[in-house]
Amino acid sequence: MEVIVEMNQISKSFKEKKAVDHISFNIHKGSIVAILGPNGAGKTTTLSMMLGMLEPTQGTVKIFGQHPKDIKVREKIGAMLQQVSVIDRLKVREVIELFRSYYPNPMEMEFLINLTGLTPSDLNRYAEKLSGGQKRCLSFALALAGNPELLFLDEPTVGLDTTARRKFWASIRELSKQGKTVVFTTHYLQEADDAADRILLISQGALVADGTPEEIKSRIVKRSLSFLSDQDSPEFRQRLIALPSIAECYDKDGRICVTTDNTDSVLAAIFTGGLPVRDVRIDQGRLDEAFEQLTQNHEEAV
Ligand SMILES: Nc1ncnc2c1ncn2[C@@H]1O[C@H](COP(=O)(O)OP(=O)(O)OP(=O)(O)O)[C@@H](O)[C@H]1O
Repeated sequence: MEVIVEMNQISKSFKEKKAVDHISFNIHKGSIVAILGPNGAGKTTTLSMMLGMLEPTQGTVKIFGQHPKDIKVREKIGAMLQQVSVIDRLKVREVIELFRSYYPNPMEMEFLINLTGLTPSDLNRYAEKLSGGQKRCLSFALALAGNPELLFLDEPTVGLDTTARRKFWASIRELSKQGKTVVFTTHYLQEADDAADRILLISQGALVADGTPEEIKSRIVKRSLSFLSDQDSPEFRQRLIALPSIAECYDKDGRICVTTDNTDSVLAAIFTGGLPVRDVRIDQGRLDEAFEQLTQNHEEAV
C-alpha cells in the first residue's frame, strides 16, 4: 500500500514545553485516520508539522515522499483549520472559484458543492454573512477546491449541527472511496470510532495507541460476558471461574458477569463444559473507557 505520510521520530518543543515527543507513524493511501486526544495533547501541533506550517525540533516529515512545503505536495493537499477566516466583500461562489483557480486540477464545482452541504442560496451570499456552521462548510469547500489527494482537518465538526455533521462524514467516506486520504483531529471519541478506520491516540505529546477502533478497544478494554443461570450455586461458580481466559466473576443487575480478554474461548468453554447458562450477552467495552484508561495510564507513568 502506498505510503502518503511519513512521520519519523518527530518532536516539537516551544521553549521548554515539549508539545510533541518522538512520534512516528506512516499513513497509507485511502485511509481515514483520527488523531484523538484530550486538550493540549499535541494534535494541532502534529497536524501543523504535516502541513509544513511548523518545523519539527527533531525528526523528519515526508508527505508524498517530499518535504511538506514542496510545491508539488502543496498542490495535492487540502486543509481545514480551526480558525475560519473568510475574505470580505466576496460572495461564497466567488471565494470558491478564486481558490479553485489556484490549483492545476480543481474539483468540479457541482461535485464540490454537493459534498459540502452548501445550498445554491448560500453561494450567492457574502461569505462574511454566513453563520458559524455555514462558514465551516465553506472552509470544507475551500479545502476541497484543489481536488486534493490528502485532506487535513483540524476538529472539522466543531460548530456543526447533527444533520451537517452526518452530511460531512458521509462526504468524507465518499472521498475516501475515491482513494483520497483523510487525517483529522478530534476530542470526540464517538466520532473517531464512527468515522476513522485508524486512530492515533495522543496524550501529552506522545503516541500512546495506534490501531483500528476495535484494536484499541480490545487492547485495553476488558470485554465481559453476562448471562443468567437457573442452577446458580457455589459449585456452578467454581466450575465457571475454573474455565480458561476468565479474569473475574461478579454479579451485576441480577446477571452473572465474567470479564475476559477472549470472549470466544469463554463461550466455547461454557458450551463444551455444558454449564447451565441462558440469555448470554457480550459487552464489547466502550471507546471512551479505553480512551480514559489509556490517557490516565500514560499520565501516571510520566
Ligand atoms: N505556539 C506555541 N507556543 C507555545 N506553546 C504552544 C504553542 N502551540 C502549542 N503549544 C503548547 O503545546 C501543547 C500542545 O498544543 P496543541 O495545540 O498541539 O494541542 P491540541 O491537542 O491540539 O489541543 P486542543 O485539543 O486543545 O486544540 C499545549 O500545551 C500548548 O499549550
